[in-house]
Amino acid sequence: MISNLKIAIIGCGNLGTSIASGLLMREDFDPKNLTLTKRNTASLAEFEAKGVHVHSDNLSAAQYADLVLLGVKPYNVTNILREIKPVLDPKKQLLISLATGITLKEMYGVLDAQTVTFRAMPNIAADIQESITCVCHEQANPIQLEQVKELFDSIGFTISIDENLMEAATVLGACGIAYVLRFMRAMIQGGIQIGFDSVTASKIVNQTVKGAAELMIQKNVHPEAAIDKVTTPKGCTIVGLNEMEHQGFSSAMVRGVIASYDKIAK
Ligand SMILES: NC(=O)C1=CN([C@@H]2O[C@H](COP(=O)(O)OP(=O)(O)OC[C@H]3O[C@@H](n4cnc5c(N)ncnc54)[C@H](O)[C@@H]3O)[C@@H](O)[C@H]2O)C=CC1
Ligand SMILES: O=C(O)[C@@H]1CCC=N1
Repeated sequence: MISNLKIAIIGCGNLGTSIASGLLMREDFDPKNLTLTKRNTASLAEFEAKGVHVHSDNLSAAQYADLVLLGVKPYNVTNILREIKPVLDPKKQLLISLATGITLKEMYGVLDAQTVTFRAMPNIAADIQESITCVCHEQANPIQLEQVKELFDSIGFTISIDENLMEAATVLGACGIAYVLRFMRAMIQGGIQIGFDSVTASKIVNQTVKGAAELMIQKNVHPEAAIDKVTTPKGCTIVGLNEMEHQGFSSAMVRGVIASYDKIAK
């Protein structure tokens, strides 16, 4: 049970705090089982007030944890691994890197070969337990994989993938949340131009996007099948959609996805 495990998030910034908040939403999760580290811990005061251990000592955080999440930027991963390696015991900790583009092979360049290491790619909706998290590993046993899945299932939904898809997962799942938010912002701007104040436009757009996503999740249909139900022949929806496509909507989205991917993939 994840509620019995000690979890450390080393380098607790934007993503780390989202994961921490999501975990703390679990009723069975004891804040004392969570440790967050950061060089300057001032911004983590709200977590400390809830009973979470907050400090800057990566070594002790890693030493006493069962699950060690690395939330630092990719260029800091190697240094952190060197720092915590002396306390990593292959029979105790599972190491989980959240870093974009840092391969297991690169990590094993620093770590002992027996260390059980995962890569995981959640997104900031972990904050409200709505992340999609893709995970991969090389040598975890089924129990260890289950523990990691349980961790990320408690802040959303987890799928296990091959490592060669981790960069694609980063783009679709982690960057993806920003793409959707930019789309929402544009829709709100359109809504304001046709008469709504920004608060009302945001409410309508938020619920519309949530409804569209839930429809896809619950009905398990292709988006175009649902779009067909909206596009009345000669109606206003198809006119709007076609104008968006004339302006390059789908093309811009696909090219954006590929640009993000090219930035990570080596
Ligand atoms: N932000 C996002 O939506 C996502 C980020 N990622 C990955 O997660 C990682 C973190 O991203 P963010 O949270 O956005 O970055 P961030 O910069 O907000 O967080 C990194 C944190 O690490 C801390 N840090 C740096 N050096 C440290 C050290 N020596 N000891 C302890 N703490 C240290 C920084 O103070 C900072 O708070 C990156 O590798 C990124 O690629 C992955 C998926 C989504
Ligand atoms: O933009 C980035 O590099 C990170 C990785 C995925 C989301 N944010």
